[in-house]
Amino acid sequence: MMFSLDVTHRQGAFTLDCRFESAGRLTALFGSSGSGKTTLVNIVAGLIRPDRGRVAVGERVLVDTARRLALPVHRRRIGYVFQDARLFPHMSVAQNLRYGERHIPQAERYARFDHVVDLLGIGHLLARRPEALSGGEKQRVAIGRALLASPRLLLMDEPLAALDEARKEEILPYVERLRDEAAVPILYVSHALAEVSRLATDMVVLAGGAVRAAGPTDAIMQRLDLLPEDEQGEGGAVLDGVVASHDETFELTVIDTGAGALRLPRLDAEPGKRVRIRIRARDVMVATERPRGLSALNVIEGTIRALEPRAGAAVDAFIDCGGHTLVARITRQSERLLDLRPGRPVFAVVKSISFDRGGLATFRAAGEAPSPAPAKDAWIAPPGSMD
Ligand SMILES: Nc1ncnc2c1ncn2[C@@H]1O[C@H](COP(=O)(O)OP(=O)(O)OP(=O)(O)O)[C@@H](O)[C@H]1O
Repeated sequence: MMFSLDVTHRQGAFTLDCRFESAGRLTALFGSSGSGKTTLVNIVAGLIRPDRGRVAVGERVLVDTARRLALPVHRRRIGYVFQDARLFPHMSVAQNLRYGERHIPQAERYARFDHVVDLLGIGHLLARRPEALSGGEKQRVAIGRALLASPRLLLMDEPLAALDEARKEEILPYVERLRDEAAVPILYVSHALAEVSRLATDMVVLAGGAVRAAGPTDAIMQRLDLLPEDEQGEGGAVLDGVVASHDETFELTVIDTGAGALRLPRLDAEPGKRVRIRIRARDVMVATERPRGLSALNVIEGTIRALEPRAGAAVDAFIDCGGHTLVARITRQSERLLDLRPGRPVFAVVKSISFDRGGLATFRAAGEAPSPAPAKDAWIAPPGSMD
């Protein structure tokens, strides 16, 4: 379903002037503090009426200033998940979940209680009060409550920001399931690139109230220059691959990607499972001959496609590896010493250890059956969204 936004809004000295479209299952709104993410989300939710513009989810227009149309908050059918779970403390988990359904006419409910509970793995928590839940469990219940209101759009505003690393790891697989199995489009606000590269099918980079870049995550992640300066070190290639095998002796996993086979620390995923890997540009070295006597396990053949100078000493080398692009951030001096230029065959070298957990995700490509495959009616999907 296409989400489209074209708005201008002034508040004090700040002007938001944004336009983008996304048909992605999970579109990340990414930008540093003060870039306008919250303002934009509030416009979508109906908490701020923009000076000018239009926001629509599919055919459903939420606001259109030219037509003097602005749906009130409760008629927008948007599920909202905040940084803090905001559960009702005096209600059990089950009552909190049911609350989401209450205001939706029976005929318009598409999310079924059992399916949502199963999707989020919260069946064993139903009788508990929020005070007896961990931060990650609370967030899963908050997501469930938002889903049970059968929303047409799910807004998630920094939903993991208040959680520690262990709790984030606990909840990320559920957000991935939500993205893959619940066919409701998700707008996901974050300023953490590791999270965005793992979860987002599409991303929108905001800076100073404007859209700096918008498009598929793998394409945007390669454009380090479009990312906020303090996050450029986190940018690079995002590759989809399949777990080929495990090497138990050395606790490594081999992943087949379109760019070549990669060895990385043992991943808890069955052979055949699809995964997404992020390779940071700063973790990639470039060699003009196949290196020997090197500890790095991943040496991938490719061809320089482009070299783009960046601020200071840096150059980003775009290396075509079997039709997939790896990015290496090197120095201008190395570029000169190695005589790098477009068309030159090279070897991209990646240390196995540089793949951190945050850069790895189990992932199901569009159209691939979920496992175990649920019956069609088990899908959580607004009417018309599965066409
Ligand atoms: N009510 C207001 N009146 C005037 N300026 C405002 C108002 N609300 C926000 N701003 C300004 O608008 C800009 C964008 O704020 P916004 O909260 O949308 O950014 P953000 O990207 O969500 O930041 P953060 O990640 O810190 O939450 C900031 O410069 C902020 O100071």
